[in-house]
Formats: sequence, C-alpha cells, structure tokens
Amino acid sequence: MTVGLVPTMGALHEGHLSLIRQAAGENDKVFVTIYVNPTQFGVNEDLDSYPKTWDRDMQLLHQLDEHLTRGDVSAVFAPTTKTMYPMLPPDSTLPGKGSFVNITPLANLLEGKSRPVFFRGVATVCMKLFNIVQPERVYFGQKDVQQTVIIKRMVKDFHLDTQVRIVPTEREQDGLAMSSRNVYLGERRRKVGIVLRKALLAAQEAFRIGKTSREEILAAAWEVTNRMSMEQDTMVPEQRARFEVDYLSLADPETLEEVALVDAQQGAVLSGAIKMLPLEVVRDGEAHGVGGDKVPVRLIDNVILSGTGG
Ligand SMILES: Nc1ncnc2c1ncn2[C@@H]1O[C@H](COP(=O)(O)OP(=O)(O)OP(=O)(O)O)[C@@H](O)[C@H]1O
Ligand SMILES: CC(C)(CO)[C@@H](O)C(=O)[O-]
Ligand code: BAL
Repeated sequence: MTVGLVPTMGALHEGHLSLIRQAAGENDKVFVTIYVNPTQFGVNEDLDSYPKTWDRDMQLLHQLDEHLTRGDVSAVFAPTTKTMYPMLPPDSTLPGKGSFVNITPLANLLEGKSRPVFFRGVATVCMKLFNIVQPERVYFGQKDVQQTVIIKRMVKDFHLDTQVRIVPTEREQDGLAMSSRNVYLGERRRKVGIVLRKALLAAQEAFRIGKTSREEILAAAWEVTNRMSMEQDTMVPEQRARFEVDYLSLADPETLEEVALVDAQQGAVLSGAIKMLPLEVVRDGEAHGVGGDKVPVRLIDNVILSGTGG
C-alpha cells in the first residue's frame, strides 16, 4: 500500500482536485489535509477571514472519490491547532517562540520578502504533516512555485523519505490561476487581475523567440503591467481597479536567486506577484467579492522557462 499526501488549507477548487486526482493515480490511498496553519500568516494577514467551506469541501471530495478509477480518498485530516502545536501556542512573530523549520535563504526571497514568516510556517507545518502521515509521496501545486522549491529542499536536507510531486497550475478560462483567495476579488478586480498572467506570457514569448537576457525578458512583462496600470489610471474611480506589482522575477530554478541570463541547460523560473488594491468606489449592482471588494488581494503566478536539462 502506498499513501499520497495532499496538504491544503481547504476552500477547495479544481486546482486542489487535480492534485488529488494525480495522487490517486500514483498511490493506493490519498490523504487530504485541511488545516489553515496560523504560523504561515503574518500578524496583519488574513488568517481570521481565510475562506472556510467545510461542507462543500466534503461534498467535492466525495464526488471526486466516486469517479476515481484508481486509488481513493481514504482520509481527511483536519487537525486542531492544539494537535499541530502541542507544546507552545503557534507564534507568527519574528523571531517567534516554538520549534520551526527554517529553509534559508530560499524562504527570504520573492514571496518571503513581503511575507517574512510565511515559509517558516509552511515548512514547519509540512514537516509535522509528513511526520504524522509518513506518505510515500507528497503533492504540491506549481502555482506556488517557491513553496515547491522549499519543500523539495527540506525533503533533501532533512533526508525525509518521501517523493515530492509537482502538479501543473489549473486555470480559469481566461488563464487566471485558480486560488482560494480569488473569492475576495469581485468582478471588476477579477477582470484586471489577469494582468499578471498576460505579463508572464509576454516574457515567455520573448524567451521563445530567442531572448535570453534578464533585461529583454522582464522588459516584455513590465511593458504589459505598465500599460495596463496606465489604462486603469486614466479611468474614473467608479470604473477602475488599481494594482501594484510586488515583483517580477527571473530566477534560478533551484536557488531562486535572480539571474542575469537564462542558462540554456538549467532554464529559469519566471514569476511574479501583484496586489489588487481595494476598490476606491464600489458601485451598486456590481458583483462583489467577499469583503465588499475592500480586501487587498495578492495574486501570484509563474511560468517555467525550460532548459535543455529538462
Ligand atoms: N490553481 C492551482 N493549480 C494547481 N495547484 C494549486 C492551485 N492552487 C493551489 N494549488 C495547490 O494546492 C495546494 C493547497 O493550496 P491552498 O490550499 O493554499 O490553495 P490556494 O488556492 O493556493 O490558496 P491561496 O489562495 O491561499 O493561495 C498547494 O500545493 C497549492 O500549490
Ligand atoms: C502547503 C500548505 C497546505 C501548508 O499549510 C499551504 O501553504 C498551501 O495550502 O499551499
Ligand atoms: N497557497 C499558499 C498558502 C498561502 O498563500 O497562504
């Protein structure tokens, strides 16, 4: 018997289901965990408002389980915080009291710059989950690319006896990466949020036609974000949805350090994060997101520029 572990924070969507499908295809048993892990949320982040849709999650898992041709969803582990953090209450501050797994400098780059405790919390909770479940394989989504790099590093550095499997990003029809936090967006910001995907595709295209320098590749992405940002600026507050670019990055696939040139063999990770700002004026009759379109929403996405080394 083999076990595939799929760690999630619930509010399941098609992205999570594709991880479970792949896990079921490769293992006899799939264990899904649903746990909104407090230590990966900064003190000012959305821990309290993080979407919780338990009944729907269970329904989706039952439905999926019925249609699996191999493997099955055998268990859902939804622990209490006392179970996960038995000795000290979870601490989200830096430096933080408790037992933590720190994967540096990886955890301090990119997402880690804006979310300083995030990857410490992710690595710590994943170590706990891996130890409790002892799975043959663990499944993570490509959407959270830095998370996948950090988990792979943790497994290697701590000699964990499990195989890390990465599953492609599931997207909405227009290409927006599915994410539990998309429910905060509302219609107007949802439309503009596609800017990140468009920017990354433009940069990928620059690479495809032969550009290999950081300047040339990232310029193609910045051109898209700057243009769409200016378009929003010219509109009236009743109609626009403003955003800020946190970063656009071209990085080494293993270290996530920024690169000047894409190495032909290694390839590179092209990634970005934007913050959709709260709407300045919300009109009557608009389809609102959770929080009345007033919650800032961080969107991330990435594209792998493949090298000849695979
Ligand atoms: N669109 C997606 N395609 C494939 N995998 C995904 C997608 N979205 C999330 N995942 C993966 O599902 C797992 C659980 O993620 P999580 O529960 O945080 O969902 P999420 O949609 O990423 O939520 P959030 O909005 O908090 O980032 C992670 O491994 C994550 O990478
Ligand atoms: C891996 C994870 C479940 C750890 O809490 C979380 O970071 C997520 O959902 O990607
Ligand atoms: N999807 C990773 C979990 C988080 O963003 O909090």
